Amino acid sequence: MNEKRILEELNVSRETLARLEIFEQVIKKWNPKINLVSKSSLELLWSRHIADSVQVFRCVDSPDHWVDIGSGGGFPGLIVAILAADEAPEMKTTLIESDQRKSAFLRTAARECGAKVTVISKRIEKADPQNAKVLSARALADLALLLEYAEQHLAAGGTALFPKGGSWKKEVDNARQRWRFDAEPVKSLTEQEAVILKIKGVARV
Ligand SMILES: C[S@@+](CC[C@H](N)C(=O)[O-])C[C@H]1O[C@@H](n2cnc3c(N)ncnc32)[C@H](O)[C@@H]1O
Repeated sequence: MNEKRILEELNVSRETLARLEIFEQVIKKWNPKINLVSKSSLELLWSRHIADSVQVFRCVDSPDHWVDIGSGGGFPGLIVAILAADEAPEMKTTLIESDQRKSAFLRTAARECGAKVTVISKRIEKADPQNAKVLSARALADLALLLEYAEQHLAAGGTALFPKGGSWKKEVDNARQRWRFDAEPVKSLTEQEAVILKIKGVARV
């Protein structure tokens, strides 16, 4: 139960908490079959994965279209859609995940939690440009490759949100060899040294 305490800090409503508890049941049912998160981190589902995703949602005002790429077990994209069900019901959420079984999980979990999502079961590079106002990706690729995905799927004037670990500065420096962008590091509440990179104005050098 203490595991959930961090969600109080993140202002999660009772209704959203009830939806997240359904998500917990669904991921625990599917995980042994398709390995959505490591067995050890499943024990820390609330602090390690859910709170980590909620703080990404809290980084921006809700846009009209949020796109999460490489969503896997739904972090942060499906958690974003669950929060939006109560906090931003007009927001459209799209998840891009190439693995068919994970896509099936994402559709099922969204339905059971009462969250509205469109799941595109394709490789990010092959999906039609999404014109996202907000684009997120967690544990997917290094920043230079994420910026290529942003070039393809982020609307002009949109914001990319990429949670990154302690080596984020090195990734930013490397990416600047090929890309121009503004990056604001937002300190993570769930992990020391980690940040959520809030990126705008992506253009090739
Ligand atoms: C390491 S997992 C991270 C999942 C989730 N974002 C998280 O933080 O737990 C990366 C996910 O991205 C998907 N993926 C990797 N490359 C992809 C691509 N090019 N197009 C679509 N999905 C991709 C994988 O199938 C996998 O589910």
